[in-house]
Amino acid sequence: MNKGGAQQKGHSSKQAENIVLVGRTGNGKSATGNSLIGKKVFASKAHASGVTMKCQTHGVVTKDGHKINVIDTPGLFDLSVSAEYISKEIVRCLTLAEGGIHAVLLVLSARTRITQEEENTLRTLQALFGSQILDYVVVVFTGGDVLEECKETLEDYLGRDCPTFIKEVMRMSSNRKVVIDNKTHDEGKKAEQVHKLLSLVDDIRRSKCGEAYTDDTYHMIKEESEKLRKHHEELESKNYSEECAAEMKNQSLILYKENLKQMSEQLEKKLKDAAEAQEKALSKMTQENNELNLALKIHIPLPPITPCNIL
Ligand SMILES: Nc1nc2c(ncn2[C@@H]2O[C@H](COP(=O)(O)OP(=O)(O)OP(=O)(O)O)[C@@H](O)[C@H]2O)c(=O)[nH]1
Repeated sequence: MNKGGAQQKGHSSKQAENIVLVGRTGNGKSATGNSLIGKKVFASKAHASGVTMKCQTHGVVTKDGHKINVIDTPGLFDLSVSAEYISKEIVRCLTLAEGGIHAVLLVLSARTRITQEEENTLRTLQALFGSQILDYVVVVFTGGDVLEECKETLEDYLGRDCPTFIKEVMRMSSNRKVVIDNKTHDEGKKAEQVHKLLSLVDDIRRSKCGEAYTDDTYHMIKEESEKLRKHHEELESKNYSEECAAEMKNQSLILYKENLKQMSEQLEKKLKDAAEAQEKALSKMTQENNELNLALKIHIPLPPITPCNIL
């Protein structure tokens, strides 16, 4: 897969901006999508397992004139879901993102601790789309109300509980972060939050000169869809019998689906490789921790700490 930038196409300011919500199940992706749209269009509920099972999209023109298309995703990068399912949904998500991806909202929750799953989300996002996807990331912390109740700021929360990978993401995504309270009924606060979030999306557009994120999979999907559209148009322009045209359309649809299936199989392989690499890294870390604990228990002198063995 091409790592993003090189094949990007520009997008006109009239085109809707595709904003994709990613993150662990229950972090508040759908609730954030609803805040952006300004009404409840995505199902958002407290639930042990995922509420959103398929990528869904809704478009709106916001009060300050942003034409946006919000794509809500299931816990896509949660590796407990099968790689086959995730890759199919990614292909669907890219099919929905007409013109490419203009922003990725990495949704975290300030109501809970940042977990290993969040790191998985991020690593998988990078493995699939390349590190360039971080140029399009805004980190969104839901649960602004809970922080307020505890009289805490985001900086307090992050100061207490910010794993290195989150610091790394923020650095690589130009520190675009925002807190959102999806529970508020205060209309002024709602508008201000959306405005703040979309101004970060604007920052991305400016820094990328209006170019959306696209990659090889995206372009292949577009090519296939275009081929299908042209073929159907051609059939309509010819004088085939209704039955014959329907049969031919059906054949090209089958071929289109088959080609998309191949693309999702390629993504599936990438996902599996990424999951394997993550598992290896995790088990290495666990083993090192166990060795360290054992050494401390039986008082084996540890090697002196030098800059080399820290690294
Ligand atoms: N207090 C508080 N709760 C929130 C906020 N945002 C979301 N929630 C709650 O968090 C729970 C999960 O929210 P969802 O929007 O369904 O989360 P999701 O990430 O879309 O979850 P899936 O659809 O399962 O992937 C719901 O009970 C929301 O009401 C927030 O800003 N503050």
